[in-house]
Amino acid sequence: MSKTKTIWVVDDDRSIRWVLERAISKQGHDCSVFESGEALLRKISTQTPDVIISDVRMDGMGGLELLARMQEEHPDIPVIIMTAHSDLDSAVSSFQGGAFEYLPKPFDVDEALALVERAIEHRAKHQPKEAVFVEESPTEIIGEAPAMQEVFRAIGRLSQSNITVLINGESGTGKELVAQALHRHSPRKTEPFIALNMAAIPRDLMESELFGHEKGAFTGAQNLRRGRFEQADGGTLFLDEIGDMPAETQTRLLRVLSDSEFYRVGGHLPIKVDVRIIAATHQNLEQLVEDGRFREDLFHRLNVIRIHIPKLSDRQEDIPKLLDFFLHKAAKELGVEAKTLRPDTQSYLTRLPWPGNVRQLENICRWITVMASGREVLVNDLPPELVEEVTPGGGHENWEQSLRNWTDRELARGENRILDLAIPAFERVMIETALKHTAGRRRDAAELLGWGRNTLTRKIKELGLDDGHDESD
Ligand SMILES: Nc1ncnc2c1ncn2[C@@H]1O[C@H](COP(=O)(O)OP(=O)(O)OP(=O)(O)O)[C@@H](O)[C@H]1O
Repeated sequence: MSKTKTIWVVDDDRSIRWVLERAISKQGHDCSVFESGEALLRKISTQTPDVIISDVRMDGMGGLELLARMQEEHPDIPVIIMTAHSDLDSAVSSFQGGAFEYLPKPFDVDEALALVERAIEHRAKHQPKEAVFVEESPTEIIGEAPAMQEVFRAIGRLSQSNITVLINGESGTGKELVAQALHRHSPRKTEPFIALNMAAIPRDLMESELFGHEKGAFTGAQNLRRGRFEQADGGTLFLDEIGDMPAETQTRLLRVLSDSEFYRVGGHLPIKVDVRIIAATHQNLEQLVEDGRFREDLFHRLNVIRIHIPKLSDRQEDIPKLLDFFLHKAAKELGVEAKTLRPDTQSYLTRLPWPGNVRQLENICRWITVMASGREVLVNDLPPELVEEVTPGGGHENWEQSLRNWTDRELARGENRILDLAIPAFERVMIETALKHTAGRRRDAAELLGWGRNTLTRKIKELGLDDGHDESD
């Protein structure tokens, strides 16, 4: 561990001050705590710490204001800003204000200590950052899951740059939302953000869509048309499903990226543009490159910074918040009172696989808002496809999982003594299937099942499976 350093903690919450002071002192550092930014500033006139940790929201001077003061007066002291989870705006503002890192609350003490150590190391080779403040209306991206916090961090780190970004994630995970946030927190935020989905444009119209065309360039081109590149000039062009871009368009795109100029379809004058590209795909671009379906040079050009958005089922902890958010949104849109989920309904929904990710969840919330009869939503009120999704008919399903889901549903419906239902059903399935395999011969079926012949006969009677035929008798 490094030599003793002086760490200052500012938070108006006594328990946070206590926890951090204890942990930091235990780590061998000298820790002082302050109830307010003002108190810290009074002390700093006589003494300087090595690292400051400050809460973002406090009575009086807030963490960002303190950060700005520190940037002005002591830009070499790393400041860690503690924010509420999901507060993208504060996260981004702290980076823009020159914070060393931000620490979403509630945090793990070890995580906080690791950050402190990193800040100490950083200080040794510190170069001050510029303090820039941008007033922003918050982009509502819900995400408390660690992987989403990583996404927020990336947005914050990239907020002062024009760098090309490649976003990876399944359909409906929020790629466009993240692209918008990148734009909104960039120096280009007052310029246009143009989104275009490669998969949605017919191949033969793609070039003209992107680059525009001159009047008369082809049949039907009655007027000059400015393409998306021109429309996005000065701003950001979001190219969704980039993996679906045809080869010839890839070549043209590559040229624009290297020369910052292009020709309209049928045009002879080069057009200069300044466009930041954010590309997204649900496909594995490396694989497409390997298969010869995506240009390798274009791939490298786009793949400068990569942001991965996890699929929804990999961030289950965010599902309750998303459900609540979209139920309120749908209610507002439809002018009705928001539905609430019964706890078991919420936990049922949380465990679904959500192949359509956040978009599917949003649609389901709309469905529920319109279709569920009561104010409180029960599992039975959910759309049938959600139930089917969990127990897909036929195929090689995981029957234990199906059984789990069945049990969940029965219990959610308020059933009890469910083994009385489940065990006979289980035995019936086993017996009927074994009999099918032996063409109805009970002796052989008993063997397959591992029962004695008499046991099988008794079970068949009890379960009412007896059809009077047994070829082995
Ligand atoms: N974390 C989130 N918080 C709030 N809303 C979200 C979140 N993620 C996605 N959404 C919403 O879900 C919907 C789908 O998101 P988006 O269009 O960004 O997904 P996508 O990954 O670009 O999908 P596709 O690849 O199919 O175009 C949008 O309405 C978006 O606002």
